[in-house]
Amino acid sequence: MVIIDTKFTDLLCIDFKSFTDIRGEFVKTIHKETFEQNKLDWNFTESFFSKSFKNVLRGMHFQYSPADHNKLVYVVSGKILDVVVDLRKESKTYGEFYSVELSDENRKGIYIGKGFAHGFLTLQDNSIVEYHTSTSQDRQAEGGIKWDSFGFEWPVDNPIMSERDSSFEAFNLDKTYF
Ligand SMILES: Cc1cn([C@H]2C[C@H](O)[C@@H](COP(=O)(O)OP(=O)(O)O[C@H]3O[C@@H](C)C(=O)[C@@H](O)[C@H]3O)O2)c(=O)[nH]c1=O
Repeated sequence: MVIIDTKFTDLLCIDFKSFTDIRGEFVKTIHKETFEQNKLDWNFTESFFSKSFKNVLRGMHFQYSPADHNKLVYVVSGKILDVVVDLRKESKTYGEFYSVELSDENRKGIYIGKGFAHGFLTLQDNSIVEYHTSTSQDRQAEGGIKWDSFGFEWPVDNPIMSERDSSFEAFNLDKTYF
């Protein structure tokens, strides 16, 4: 795997190596030594995946400190537009967003450090998105900002969303999230 910097601190893209043969495909997604060399957390406490129809939007989610976490995200099958927003008040890129397509074709992943909100839009039916997080889910610490409130131009007007996600408050530049 190759780990690629972005202009955001603690936000990295990963090009996974895909091995294909007559049986199918093999992809390694976590390698302690490579993660350590790149100063990434590899010691996750929880893993989960979701499977979604096309035009589903999940997000924008985070957990407040001290339950905030590093998160590794990639697509097992399908295609998504993955989006993160920098919520770290002291960061040079506070309020700025980053997006990348993750798919079973490009085999890219994203490593999201603490202090970002995360969400994605599915571009294909049956998109399976897998996560690994460095702290477990903590209902009391869960936070969110509304998907259409931080300036990102989503390529969809009316995505399929949960009630919770549709009712998050707008991103507020004056608030201190982290
Ligand atoms: C995230 C999560 C959900 N659940 C349950 C609660 C609920 O009944 C069902 C679906 O939960 P949600 O609606 O929160 O799922 P979802 O909206 O897919 O949540 C995910 O969104 C993306 C954008 C992320 O970044 C993830 O970290 C996670 O927050 O699964 C757990 O039991 N444990 C968990 O850790």
